[in-house]
Amino acid sequence: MELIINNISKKFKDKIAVDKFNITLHSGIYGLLGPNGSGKTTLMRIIADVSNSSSGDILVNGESKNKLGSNYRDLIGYLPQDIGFYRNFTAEKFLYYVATLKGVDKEIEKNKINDLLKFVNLEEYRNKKIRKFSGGMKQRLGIAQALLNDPKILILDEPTAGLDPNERIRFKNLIANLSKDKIVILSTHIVSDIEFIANEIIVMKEGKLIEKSSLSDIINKVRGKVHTLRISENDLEDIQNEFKISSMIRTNNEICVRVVGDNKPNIREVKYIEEEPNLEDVFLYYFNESANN
Ligand SMILES: Nc1ncnc2c1ncn2[C@@H]1O[C@H](COP(=O)(O)OP(=O)(O)OP(=O)(O)O)[C@@H](O)[C@H]1O
Repeated sequence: MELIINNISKKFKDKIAVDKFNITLHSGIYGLLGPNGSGKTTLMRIIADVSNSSSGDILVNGESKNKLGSNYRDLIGYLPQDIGFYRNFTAEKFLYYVATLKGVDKEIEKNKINDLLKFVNLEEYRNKKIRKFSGGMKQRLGIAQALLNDPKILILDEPTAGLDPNERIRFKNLIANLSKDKIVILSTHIVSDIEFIANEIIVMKEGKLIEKSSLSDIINKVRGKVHTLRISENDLEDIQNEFKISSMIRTNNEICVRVVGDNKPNIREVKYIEEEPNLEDVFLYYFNESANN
């Protein structure tokens, strides 16, 4: 399976939300990373075919989305950021409802729904009303509905937003267990959520693709640029002017800072230690802001 996003742009009046975006994806789990407003949702809505691009094309195995028509839709599973559940439906009823909308074959519908309820660990809650579900249960139901048509391209927009730590772990395991022949695109601005599940990271800024690499390659980009050092309050301003600060711990008379920047910290006699970089550091390096803002 090959998905080509070919020069996609999206304009809203005078705002360019997606700007000549080009990427080729094969089966695997891709983490789409970018700060708020960078165009992730807009791009995902275009790939999910719920919104049109202003220009450009999408090709699956060489065939244009426009030519494929409803066959393209059959390839797509989509969990939008703001999925509207019918709160008074049970989980099972909701899945039957979506299965009907998606035109899932009646012969396989029942088995499919049973399998999916098992897969997302909601079997014992199948008859519970959605309004009584936790955020994590709703997200898992959201994934189940996205998988109903056995999509080859699964698009999950901020699927971990609002989940507690236990729900996050469950969610990560769920994604990791998805069959390997799918293209899974998962957006977030919470770096730690994709650090352990995505094979490839796609970084988006102001509508543009600025990086597509494996996790280790992208982390290597900031190798040698991350340091910790202990400074006095007086030195803090100099450090802040030259570096992006990823963490700061104050003790009685000193501050331990973790900094990211192109240069080695050069503050008088202060010793610094080079640190093993992580994806948070990458985010800070590219966006000049903390990942979890
Ligand atoms: N319907 C719209 N009309 C006008 N501007 C829009 C519309 N949808 C999105 N935008 C603008 O396009 C830009 C990209 O928005 P988008 O929601 O795609 O970003 P995002 O990366 O998904 O952000 P978030 O993480 O906050 O969801 C933003 O500046 C946003 O204000």
